[in-house]
Amino acid sequence: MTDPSFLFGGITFNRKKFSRDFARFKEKMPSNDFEETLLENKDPEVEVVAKAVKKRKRKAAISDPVEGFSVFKSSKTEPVLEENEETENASQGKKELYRQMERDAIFRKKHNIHTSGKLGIKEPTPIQMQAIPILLSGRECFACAPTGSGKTLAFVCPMLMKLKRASKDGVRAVILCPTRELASQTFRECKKLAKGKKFYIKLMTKQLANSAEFSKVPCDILISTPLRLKFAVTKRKLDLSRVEYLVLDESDKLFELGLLKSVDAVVKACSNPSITRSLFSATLPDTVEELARTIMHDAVRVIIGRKNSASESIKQKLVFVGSEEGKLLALRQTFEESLNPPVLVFVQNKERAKDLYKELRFDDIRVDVIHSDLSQIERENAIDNFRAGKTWVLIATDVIARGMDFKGVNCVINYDFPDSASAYIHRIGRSGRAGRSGDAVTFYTEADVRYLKNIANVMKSSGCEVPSWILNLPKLKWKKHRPKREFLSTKPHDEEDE
Ligand SMILES: Nc1ncnc2c1ncn2[C@@H]1O[C@H](COP(=O)(O)OP(=O)(O)OP(=O)(O)O)[C@@H](O)[C@H]1O
Repeated sequence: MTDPSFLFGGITFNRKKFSRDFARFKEKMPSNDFEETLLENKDPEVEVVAKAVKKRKRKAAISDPVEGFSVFKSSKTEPVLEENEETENASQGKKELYRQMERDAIFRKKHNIHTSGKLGIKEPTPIQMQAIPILLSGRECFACAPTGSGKTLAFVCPMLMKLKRASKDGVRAVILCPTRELASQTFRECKKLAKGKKFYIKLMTKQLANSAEFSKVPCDILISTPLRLKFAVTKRKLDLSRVEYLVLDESDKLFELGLLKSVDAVVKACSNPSITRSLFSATLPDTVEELARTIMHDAVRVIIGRKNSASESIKQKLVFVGSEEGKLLALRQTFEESLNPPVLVFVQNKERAKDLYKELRFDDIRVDVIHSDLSQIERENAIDNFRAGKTWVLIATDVIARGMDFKGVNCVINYDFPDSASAYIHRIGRSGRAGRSGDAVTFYTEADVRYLKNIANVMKSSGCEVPSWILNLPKLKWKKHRPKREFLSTKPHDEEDE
């Protein structure tokens, strides 16, 4: 277990020492130009989010604490009279908001108006309702909400609101994502949401990281993987000391050993004492939660639904395929009987991804593959073709298991059993997003039976039926389950060698 002081060690917030910054930061909080502009802009879905934020802020100002924390910073020093006035104003405001919403609804009905915006958002999701006002209030936050429940908007929206307008004063916000694909998707989402606001939003590409001129490029929001950003900080002397807002997306993945050192270097480089940090993921292991509790400053914990459970809109199924031999047969049979694209097929590693692709590419289906041995451009093409519907079946390693938002994936097939319960939750979470339904099928062999119970527990907690014999299996502490798997081709050997 990593020493908690290792991560975030460089930026312990000393209120006494930084009392001036703290006071300045507190002064800044009440006004919110961006929120006002969003409302003025009349972009329906952005307007709805902004209104809901206002509503939540009013509500939060008068509501009970969340999970043991109060949503807004302590108001002990404020006179009671002001609190009462605020409460009264808040309830007046709330009434007026409801009256306005009612008038809007009547007006729309009368004129037969149906509105929807470019992002298709009608109302905020639960994680957005909760996290947006918390982050706007300047509180740090660690949040766990199901896959596909709109976490991206939950951290991008308050970030844009707090930054208010573009500036050329250096990097002001950083979003860390574990993979390039996710970083590039988040970059696009940020740009979509900031449309019309001329923020300088940059994706940390290899070229940008290598550019000696980087520090001169105006950048409000920087989205990156940890390694590239660490490289820019250490080798290119990129200054992150003005960063006001730091998001660790897929935080439990970022806290894994392979990425932790780079994440720590970035977190330390973000040395602004009034920074607001937030952690988001669909899975929040107890160890990560403990770490977050000890290192974050007065953070609010937000859990939507049950911690570490799968999205309830996914129908999950376990299929026994005997041994490795049975997998290809089962897959082909599934495709013959009911191929309903788009379908994602997850395998254990890149070698198996290549082998399965070789096997399926001459079948009568449009299949493609993505893994870390492909070039950046090949990876992007694979994603774009899958998004565009040109690829029906995408074979993938866990490189795209987290965060990727492919609209309407009908089925996720775990060709190889996932190596942990959280890997399972993220993999199947590529389906059943934003309230849509989806299917998840997990093949298992004799070698996987020992770990079935962990998956079965996830299935049960999200309302799926599981055979009782699996639930009665002995409990097993699960480290990474990656057995050596032999790929069994159905093609004659001479054909394979071509
Ligand atoms: N309020 C909303 N109403 C409807 N759709 C929404 C809303 N907010 C976000 N979405 C859409 O829901 C989808 C999933 O959102 P997002 O990718 O942020 O999920 P997530 O919670 O980050 O999932 P994951 O854990 O897999 O990363 C996106 O297509 C997004 O545009």
